[in-house]
Amino acid sequence: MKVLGITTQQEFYVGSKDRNFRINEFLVVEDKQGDLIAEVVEAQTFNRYIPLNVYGDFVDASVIESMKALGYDVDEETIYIAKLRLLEEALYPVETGSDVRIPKFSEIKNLMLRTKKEEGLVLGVIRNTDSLYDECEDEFKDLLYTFEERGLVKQREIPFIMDLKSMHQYPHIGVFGGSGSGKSFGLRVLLEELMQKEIPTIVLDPHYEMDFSDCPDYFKDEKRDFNGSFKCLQVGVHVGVKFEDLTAGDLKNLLDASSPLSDAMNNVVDVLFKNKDSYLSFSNRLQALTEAQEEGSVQRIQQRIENAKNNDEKEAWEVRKDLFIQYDKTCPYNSVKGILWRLRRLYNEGIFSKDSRDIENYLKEGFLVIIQGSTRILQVYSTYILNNIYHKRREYKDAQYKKAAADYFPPFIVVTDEAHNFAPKGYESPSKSILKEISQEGRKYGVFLALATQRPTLLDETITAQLNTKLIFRTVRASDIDTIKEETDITSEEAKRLPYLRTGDVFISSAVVGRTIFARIRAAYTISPHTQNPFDELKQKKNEGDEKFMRIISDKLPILGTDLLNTIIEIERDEKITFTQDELIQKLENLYKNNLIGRENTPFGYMYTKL
Ligand SMILES: Nc1ncnc2c1ncn2[C@@H]1O[C@H](COP(=O)(O)OP(=O)(O)OP(=O)(O)O)[C@@H](O)[C@H]1O
Repeated sequence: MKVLGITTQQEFYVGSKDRNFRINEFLVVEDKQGDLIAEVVEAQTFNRYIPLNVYGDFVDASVIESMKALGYDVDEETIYIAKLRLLEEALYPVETGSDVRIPKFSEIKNLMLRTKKEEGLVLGVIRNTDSLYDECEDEFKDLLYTFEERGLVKQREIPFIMDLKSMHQYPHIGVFGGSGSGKSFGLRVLLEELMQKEIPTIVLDPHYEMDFSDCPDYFKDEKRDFNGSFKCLQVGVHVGVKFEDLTAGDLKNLLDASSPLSDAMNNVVDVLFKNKDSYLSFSNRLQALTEAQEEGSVQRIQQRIENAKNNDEKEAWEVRKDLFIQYDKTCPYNSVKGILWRLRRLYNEGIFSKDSRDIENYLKEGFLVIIQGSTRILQVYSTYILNNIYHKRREYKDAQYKKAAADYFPPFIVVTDEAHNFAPKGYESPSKSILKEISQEGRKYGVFLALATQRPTLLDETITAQLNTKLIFRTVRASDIDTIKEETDITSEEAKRLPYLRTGDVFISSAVVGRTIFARIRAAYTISPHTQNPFDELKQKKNEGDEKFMRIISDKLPILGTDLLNTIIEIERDEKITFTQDELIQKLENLYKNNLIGRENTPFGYMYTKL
């Protein structure tokens, strides 16, 4: 392999007669300046049956000239050509004609493996490093499997181990990729690694897919048990908000996340919400004020007091009168109604029926805590819970700094898929303010983000800019590719490859490494609960239905199509299931179509029989 053509301090071409090049592989140039490490960014093959000028824009004339000068027979031989980029800029342009060789593992170890497996997250393998695998130290071998078209494959490339400790310096991870690109799978692998390291993590899971109980078929023999490391908690069922603990600020956030608040509504909460209010005391106060406002004046309320049928009613109207006098001027009727409507909506969603103690306790134990609920509920709840736990961690760290006493709260990672729903670009949302705060200041307190989205273009740009490590899966949409190009250090050659990446292959652009690594995510040890193909599911359900019906009618066969009434009565008596005649015929026809029963033509119509 030799350097060809006109070279620069960063880029040059290399040719070979017998070795094909692979994108992203590392090579060493034995230059006069010393050995220089470079990465293949483009690879091409020429052979004499293909006219060279087809590739005119790839290899310029100087390359072809120097190939000839170096003894390559351009017209007769197959020639492999690669464009290489140096990992570190050289002092002088690389010498044309220099020899190029495959590196030894020791030469590039520091570029690829910056951390021990015990201290990092083993996310996958660095692609095209199989030639180095044999030389690699044992501690980096046999750590994982990848899942390829032909099934599970043992590791035979260098592992990609994400340095966890470097998050302190380069916090926050972004995971981008279109539908079906392997983004959720990648997130799952990341979470499995965090569980193994017992890093407290809170996951917002709007798809109910982050469950780690099931093992995929390909790992039945090497099952890893994550039970005891994660907890799924549904908002309104297992966790919620203890109303009595809310401050006016918390409550405004919650109500605003439920449906945006006007300035007047914010004011209503400030004026009417009292410290230690319960849901009932607060909502009763709002209700009483609106009822008073519906009367419209103190005189009319006074009339109500005088006409009251009993003492209770009288007292209730007296309370309303006091509220009216105190608050009518500052709290417009429509705004009070608006707050009441939002409050009841949250109540009906069950948010106030539980508290958030479990989340805090599990995080303190180093669990992965998965908060499940619809996107809307999670938008509301995450605002509350993230504010709450982030500030607990902050208070602890600040107190430590001031040498004051404070309850311990551990560092933690916040993970969410569909992050653009929680931190949208272009408009404010309550969950966005807390995510923005964490993205900008979380590092100081040991609170980190891992945000995944199909649409990086729709994610708040201040937050995107803070994501120091980005995992970029297949992306087809041009606007998203543009955003990725702006926000990462991927090269234009890599950007061009984005729409064609295989599912599970990923560019990892990391501020720690200072360049982009091409990797494949390892096979996950667990499987999402939604992985069954919907068409298999339909078939399975149908089979189950057919089997059940077969059991019901098998001892009633033969059945005459014109005399179904007796069969229906019998089924009703034995099974407590009622069919109409049409339903029964339909079901029998189905069984006949699927060759489970026979059908004979008789003078009295069809007769369904055993096979
Ligand atoms: N690294 C991988 N190795 C093997 N198979 C993978 C890998 N990543 C993903 N897959 C397979 O590809 C399919 C799609 O992946 P995944 O669900 O992660 O896509 P996605 O990008 O999250 O899409 P969406 O955003 O629509 O959820 C999955 O069924 C998964 O089994």
